[in-house]
Amino acid sequence: MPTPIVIVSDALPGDTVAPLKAACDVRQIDGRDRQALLAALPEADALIVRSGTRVDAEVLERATRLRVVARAGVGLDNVDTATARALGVTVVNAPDANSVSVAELTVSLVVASVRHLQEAGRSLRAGEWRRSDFAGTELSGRTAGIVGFGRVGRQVARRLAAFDMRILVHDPYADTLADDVHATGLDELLAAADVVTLHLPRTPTTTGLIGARELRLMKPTAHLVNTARGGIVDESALYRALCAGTLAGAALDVFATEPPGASPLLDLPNVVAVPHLGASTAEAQLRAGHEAVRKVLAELAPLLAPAPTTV
Ligand SMILES: NC(=O)C1=CN([C@@H]2O[C@H](COP(=O)(O)OP(=O)(O)OC[C@H]3O[C@@H](n4cnc5c(N)ncnc54)[C@H](O)[C@@H]3O)[C@@H](O)[C@H]2O)C=CC1
Ligand SMILES: O=C(O)CCC(=O)C(=O)O
Repeated sequence: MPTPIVIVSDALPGDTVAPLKAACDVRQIDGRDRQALLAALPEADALIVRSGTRVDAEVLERATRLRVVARAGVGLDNVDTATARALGVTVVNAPDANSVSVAELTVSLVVASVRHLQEAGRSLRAGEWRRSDFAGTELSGRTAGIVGFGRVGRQVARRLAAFDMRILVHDPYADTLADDVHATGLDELLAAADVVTLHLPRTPTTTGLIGARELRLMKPTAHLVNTARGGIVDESALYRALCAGTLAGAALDVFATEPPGASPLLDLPNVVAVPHLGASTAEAQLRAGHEAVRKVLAELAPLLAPAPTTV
């Protein structure tokens, strides 16, 4: 039986790939290098990605032997799941692997935004001492609006509640809510919240969900945090709102295009920006890598030689 070939096209912790290497021919490539990706795929039985590899119809059609695409993480917006389904390719992810890490980063970004931490740090490093310019606001007693109350949203709610914030939630599909959160419509949430934080997937329906109209509903003193996906927020409208002072600040982990290049948002002092670090903790990466590898090995089981038995 030929050894199955697994392409790993984004970085995974070495330990997590070890069981795969014991059973398969593992080939590591850079999924952002389109030509390398397309060249590697015709032989592949499995493909493991994070967010750096775009698994679109061209990729899937090129991979004629492919049985499974594994996303070592949550968001499947970089995988054309409809084409995969049509071609009989299984798509798996690691839905619980990084929720806590994303929630912890989200809370860090909330605090960084309301206390101007990134700009204050930049100013200090430039030799300045502008303490009065960086006076912030407390979170205690204020209102957080959580859009998307799934795995990450729920973890964020618990943590912001510990800051004594009132928690509003908008999620049309959530069947259960925690006792101390209040469900509301999106417009009402945007109008009432001092901090709005996004925790929903990017889909054709949610792309542009937070546009110029929605930003106008927010208080001029409010902050918007996005650790979900770029594109859910209209970046041009966000830039205009931040420049006009109709929104106090934004904290962004994700961008419509990644890397965002020379996005004008990065030049604004009232924007905290980090390079898609939500899941970038040792713990989350290990959990996601192990889960992706376990699921790939399960899908490839019919192709794997039985392990030798010991007597
Ligand atoms: N920054 C990062 O590194 C990471 C970002 N993410 C992003 O965070 C998103 C959320 O992750 P999870 O909480 O694990 O997903 P989840 O699937 O557990 O929860 C998503 C929630 O969004 C809700 N939702 C869907 N459409 C909505 C809409 N129009 N309005 C309000 N709510 C809506 C769903 O009902 C669901 O409850 C992922 O889809 C992914 O894009 C996830 C992990 C890491
Ligand atoms: O794995 C990554 O590169 C980022 C994590 C992420 O965005 C996700 O799991 O949806």
